[in-house]
Amino acid sequence: MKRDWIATARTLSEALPYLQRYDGAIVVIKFGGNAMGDDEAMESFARDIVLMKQCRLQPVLVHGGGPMINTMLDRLAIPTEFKGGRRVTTPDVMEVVEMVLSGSVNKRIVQAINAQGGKAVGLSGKDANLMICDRLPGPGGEDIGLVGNPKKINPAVLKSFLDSDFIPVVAPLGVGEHGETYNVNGDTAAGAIAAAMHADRFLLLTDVAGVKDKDGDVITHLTADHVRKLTEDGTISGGMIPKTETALAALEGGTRAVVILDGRTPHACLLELFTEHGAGSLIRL
Ligand SMILES: Nc1ncnc2c1ncn2[C@@H]1O[C@H](COP(=O)(O)OP(=O)(O)O)[C@@H](O)[C@H]1O
Ligand SMILES: CC(=O)N[C@@H](CCC(=O)OP(=O)(O)O)C(=O)O
Repeated sequence: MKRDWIATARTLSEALPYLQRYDGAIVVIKFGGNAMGDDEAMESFARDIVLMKQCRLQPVLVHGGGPMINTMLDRLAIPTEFKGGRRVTTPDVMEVVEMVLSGSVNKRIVQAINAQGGKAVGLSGKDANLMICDRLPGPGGEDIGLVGNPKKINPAVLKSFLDSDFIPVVAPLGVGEHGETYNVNGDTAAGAIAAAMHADRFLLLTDVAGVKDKDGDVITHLTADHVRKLTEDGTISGGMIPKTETALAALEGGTRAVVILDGRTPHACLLELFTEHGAGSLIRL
């Protein structure tokens, strides 16, 4: 099956003449820690983002950085654990999470984009009250600390950056009603932003080629009902469950389509957006 919006070409070079058609399309991209790779991969990713911007698409990046947080916690000998896919976030852990996400990870991405001629601006969900959160309990209702559940997104700051030709790069931190800082799962944060922005596409970059069927083949097109069935019968499991749940929530919130794809594939985003065959699993309601 073919992609149906900007999918007019069989190859990337064939697609170039068509690019200007997609003037203004908002593409929210979740760039996870496992998808980031080495400096060369980061440079290639940054070049693709700048190209998208030059083609008048409007990329909004929301990044993760779980592995980088783990490394820093390890260096500081602070123990860490996950419950239901969320990091139990004590005040000590929160300090490190903010330092790593808003500091080194965010600035590495901003720097990589700017080195390719883009105008990236780094911010977190705390800036301009972008992501207001309340506290997310653990899977059994237990306390898992300062983990945020986005309850209100104020996308005005992102829109003003897009209007001024900047590329926003968002670290997944949130702010509580009383000014407290929350640690938000990167997928969750990106999904909430994609919904609030009514994104044309929400690309979830991960470390598998897409949602796979029982035989291990990537399913290129999925509906929300199909996703629910695959989850019920156990085909979708583990880390893919929160990812597809995030995808469905983003669709229900107003995103046009979500794609789960392998961020380590060179030019993954461009292949998905600008070729007929796409590059992962496209999910619609
Ligand atoms: N049906 C499925 N299709 C693809 N991956 C699946 C499926 N079910 C479970 N998974 C697992 O989900 C993982 C992706 O989730 P996760 O590791 O949390 O990604 P990330 O670190 O990018 O957030 C895959 O590496 C794979 O092991
Ligand atoms: C609450 C929670 O778990 N937050 C995540 C935030 C980073 C993240 O989501 O990073 P990846 O996308 O690279 O996994 C964490 O502390 O690891």
